[in-house]
Amino acid sequence: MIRDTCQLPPHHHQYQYQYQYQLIFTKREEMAAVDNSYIDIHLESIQEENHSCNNNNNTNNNNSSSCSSFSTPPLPTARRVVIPKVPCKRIGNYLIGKTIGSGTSSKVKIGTHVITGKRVAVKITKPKRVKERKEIEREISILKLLKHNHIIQLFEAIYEEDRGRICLVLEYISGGELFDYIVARGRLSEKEARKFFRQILSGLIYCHENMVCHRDLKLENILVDDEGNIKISDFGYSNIIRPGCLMSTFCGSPVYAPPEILLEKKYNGNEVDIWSIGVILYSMVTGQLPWSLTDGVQVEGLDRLLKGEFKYPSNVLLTNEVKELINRMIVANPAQRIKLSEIKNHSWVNKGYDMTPDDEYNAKNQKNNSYSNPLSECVDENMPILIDAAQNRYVKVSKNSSLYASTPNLMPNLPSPRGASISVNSAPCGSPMLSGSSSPTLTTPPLSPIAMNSSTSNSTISSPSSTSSKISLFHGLFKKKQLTRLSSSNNGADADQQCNNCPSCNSSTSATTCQSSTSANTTPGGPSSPKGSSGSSGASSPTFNSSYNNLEFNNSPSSPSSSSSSSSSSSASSGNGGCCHHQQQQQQQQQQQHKQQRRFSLEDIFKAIKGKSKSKTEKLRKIKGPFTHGTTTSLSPADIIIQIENLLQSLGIKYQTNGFVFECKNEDQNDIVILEIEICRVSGMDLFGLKFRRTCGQLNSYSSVCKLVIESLQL
Ligand SMILES: Nc1ncnc2c1ncn2[C@@H]1O[C@H](COP(=O)(O)OP(=O)(O)OP(=O)(O)O)[C@@H](O)[C@H]1O
Repeated sequence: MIRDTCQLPPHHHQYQYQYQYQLIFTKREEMAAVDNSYIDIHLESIQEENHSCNNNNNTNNNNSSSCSSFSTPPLPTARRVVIPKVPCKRIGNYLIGKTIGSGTSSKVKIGTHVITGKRVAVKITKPKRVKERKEIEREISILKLLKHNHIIQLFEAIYEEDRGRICLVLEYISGGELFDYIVARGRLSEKEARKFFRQILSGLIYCHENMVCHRDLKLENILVDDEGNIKISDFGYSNIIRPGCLMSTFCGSPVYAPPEILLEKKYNGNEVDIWSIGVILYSMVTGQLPWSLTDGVQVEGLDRLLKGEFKYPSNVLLTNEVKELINRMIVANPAQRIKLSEIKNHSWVNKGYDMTPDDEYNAKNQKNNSYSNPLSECVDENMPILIDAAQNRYVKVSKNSSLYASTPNLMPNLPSPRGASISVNSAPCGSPMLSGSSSPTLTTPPLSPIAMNSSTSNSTISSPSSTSSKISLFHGLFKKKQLTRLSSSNNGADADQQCNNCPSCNSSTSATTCQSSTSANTTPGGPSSPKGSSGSSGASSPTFNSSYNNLEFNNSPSSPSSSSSSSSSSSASSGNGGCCHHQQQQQQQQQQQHKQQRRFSLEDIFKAIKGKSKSKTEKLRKIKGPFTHGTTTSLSPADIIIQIENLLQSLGIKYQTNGFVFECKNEDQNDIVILEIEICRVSGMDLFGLKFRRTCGQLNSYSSVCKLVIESLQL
């Protein structure tokens, strides 16, 4: 109405105008996110502007009544009064509102651009260690490289020097995580799963074609927008693929990570992603995960995971086609795992579609081959995110900045994607990807044309706001701690790619990239019949733990179901806005806490599975037994340690020590055994004994390893 009746304001007022529009129609709870002083200033100027607009019209048309009758209704001054006085923070040009998500290393908050009113998600991290900072640098660099409708877009990265925070300004996805989406529905129909899977595939094909692997694909990192389209997010563990180089960083989430990662082998990032999307597809169509990580020690699950064995719940009717596809993705041997090119041509993927996912995407977007940044009017799309080489810090560079023009000491993290190419040999595999001149320069393959506004689906998906009623019908079988994150102290390390020929790959630095990871400690339990078989989901499948309020996940602030409820509660609260706002904030915090409980560091997993703290293992435990002749000795613990170390090394058994505990992994053609050998004091005697404990592996393989160790030790 404003625009129809009044002369458009001069161009330089346009943003302000849009923002006014936004403000007027924004829900109060959203307004609460906006700096009050700012609102006041703008509301004043809106009125002034409308006033002047009316005057202009009056002057021009000499018809005061026509314009005034169509003029913008006077702004409800009461609105200004009821806006809760909430202190609002600002980062760069964004006013920071409520928290919409959090990860192991970050908080994600809603942001509002001060000029356009555009909503963004601001991922705030405060890296404490160089490694963490490198990880974020990598995420920034790779996200800058990727422009695809099914991949989250990075608009800006801001370094707050004084607070040591790095803030990623991302496209805001209001629909929440795919995890919540599935939980709210129990499971997805194959048709809907296919639509999502095709979108994931098209994003992933694009990544892999551009030499980027994600390495942390999981339901929480797949977001669903309000039109029911997929956005792949969280590229914190992504990396550039260098042909011929394998990676070694221990990262990802245990239930989505393939055996090669859990066994700390060198791996190919593309193959890892394929396993993970296999787990994602399984979860979409069954409503559960193929394996679970529980509080207790359920070694059977890890055993089966390592062999790529899982089962389908008997109460879920699935087509053979989808099972066949999943069975080919979740394959323990990465070399035998289906390739992305085969997946995209698979009959299940293309059922009901004329083209493969990537072809369909490209066809839809070829008309408009420029990817438009929704914030391009206020953010310079080409604005480089620079690292000051001298000081090794981020510099936010605006167009006006002198740095923008002359950057002798600054180098862009990665070149811009279009026309860019990867020069594989430009940097040794073991060198930090994002540092200095070793940044890869791109050569292949070209990026496909992309358009911003291509909605990929006609099917209507009720946004989670309309699913709140369904939540009560929740049948999801997700359980607390199923979705966990493996993050070794070296996760996402830069130097995690190694090749045989590269000298730096053979250096001790790169060889240590995964040393601290302890895959043996992840112990998923769960279904135990062979892959492809069908079994009762009741007993062995992960079941919903009623003591843990899973439903609250669905009412998380990031899901629209909550936004509708919170908006209604906020309107009800107009009388005592401040108080209700406080309650709302508390609720949101609680919801975030619940959500946060789905994420665990490796240390958490270690503690949960091993059921003991570090201090326990650092002390020599006193144990009654039973001990045999072969497992007791009068040697001192220090001498026993030396003997055990020498023996394990000579037998080729991998191990790491944790106090008086040796965590060992023995791999042969038939089986992988993970076991612990603990040195203890024999209670009531001046003797020391060895305790053996099986963590993973078949009993007979475990027994032979124990026998071998005991016989060879000759205590
Ligand atoms: N662009 C976005 N729009 C809306 N919500 C988002 C966005 N980005 C992230 N979130 C929410 O915040 C959560 C945490 O974000 P993200 O996964 O990127 O953080 P993280 O610290 O890397 O997490 P982790 O490493 O534990 O997986 C997401 O799971 C999602 O719920």
